[in-house]
Order: sequence, then C-alpha cells, then structure tokens
Amino acid sequence: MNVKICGITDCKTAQFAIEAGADAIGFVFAESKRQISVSKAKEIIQTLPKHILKIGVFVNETKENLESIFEEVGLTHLQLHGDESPSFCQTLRYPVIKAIRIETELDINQIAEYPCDYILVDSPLGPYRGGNGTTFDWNLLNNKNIERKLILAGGLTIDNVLLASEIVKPVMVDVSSGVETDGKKDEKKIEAFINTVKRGGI
Ligand SMILES: O=C(O)c1ccccc1N[C@@H]1O[C@H](COP(=O)(O)O)[C@@H](O)[C@H]1O
Repeated sequence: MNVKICGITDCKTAQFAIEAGADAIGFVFAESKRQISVSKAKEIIQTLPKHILKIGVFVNETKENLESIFEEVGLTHLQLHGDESPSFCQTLRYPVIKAIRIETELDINQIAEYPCDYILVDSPLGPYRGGNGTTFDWNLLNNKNIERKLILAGGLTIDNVLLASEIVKPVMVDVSSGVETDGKKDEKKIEAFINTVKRGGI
C-alpha cells in the first residue's frame, strides 16, 4: 500500500519522508496552518525524484488557478477538498483526487458520480475542510465493492492505520496531523507511520 505524507513545507522533511519510503508528498495551497506558497512548493518539487507523486491540496479554487499552479509547480495530481462538482472535475486537464467526507451511507453514492483518478475518503468532523486529525466510521466502507482507487485519510496514526486499511482497503493512506508534534512535522512519527504501513510495525 502506498503512503502520502501531506502538509510538507520544507525540503528537509520532504527528503526525509521519501528516504523513509513515502510514495507521495502533499502540498496544501488552501487556507491552512500548513499552507505553502507556489514558489516554495516549486523549490521543493524540483528536488524530488520523478516517481514520487506530487499532490496539491485545494479548496474551491478556480479552474484557471488550479491549472496554472499545477503547471508552474510541477504537480502530478490536484486534490480537491471543497464543493467541486463532478462536472467541474471533468473540465480539469490534469489528474484529480476528489475528497469526499463520509458521514453516512448516503455519502458513498457520491463516489460513483466523480470521474476522477482517485477518490479520497475523509472525515466530516472538524472546523476545516481537511487536515483536522479526526477519523470517521470506516465500517461504512467495508465490503462495499467500490470499484475505484480509494485513498484513505482522516486522523490516521500508527495506532489505527492498519485496522482502518484492513476495513476500507485503500490503495493509499494519507496522513498529516498524525505525523506532527505541536503542529510541526515530526520525523520520528513520519518514519514510524511509514514503517507501520509498509512493514506492519515500527
Ligand atoms: O492539511 C490541511 O491543513 C488541509 C486543509 C484543507 C484541506 C485539506 C487538508 N489536508 C488533508 O486532509 C486530510 C486529512 O488530514 P489529517 O491526517 O486528518 O490531518 C488529508 O488528505 C490531508 O491531505
């Protein structure tokens, strides 16, 4: 299973995560305590190997801005956490990851509506559109035969990621808050998270 470390804001942490085995690095362009500038994200991405996914996180951004930031920075995917409609996603010229907040069974119906490369399932809880460090009821997605590539996010930590993945069966897990200490990325937690996912232990 692949691992995405999200909310990276400096080269050193990005390099550390990749050496520890991360497959994808996320950059938050939306309003957030983890927000990064276009120029900083570009600087970091220029140091990353080609095979690593470089994912930009946005909330209700315009098509024009999404596409120009994608090109300018060198992203591989646009991760959308706002109220972007299926038809809006379809107009975008680049690979899309649509985040869907899973609160009830009804939310699962939305997955089929989005013609995206990946669907990211996230928690509905918390004040922001993502990055809240809160989980959701993973059992809502158990045995649903969802024929889409799922990315599991929302409050993942070394203590819950294996159980959550066993239930949801994602192709990738995505973590931000769970690898931070006092609001900053923590290398020990990043390493432990990746080791837990890839090797089943710290
Ligand atoms: O990280 C943020 O601040 C953020 C802001 C706005 C939208 C999405 C954001 N992050 C994404 O949220 C999920 C869950 O993160 P967490 O592990 O619960 O902190 C993840 O996909 C982040 O990429």
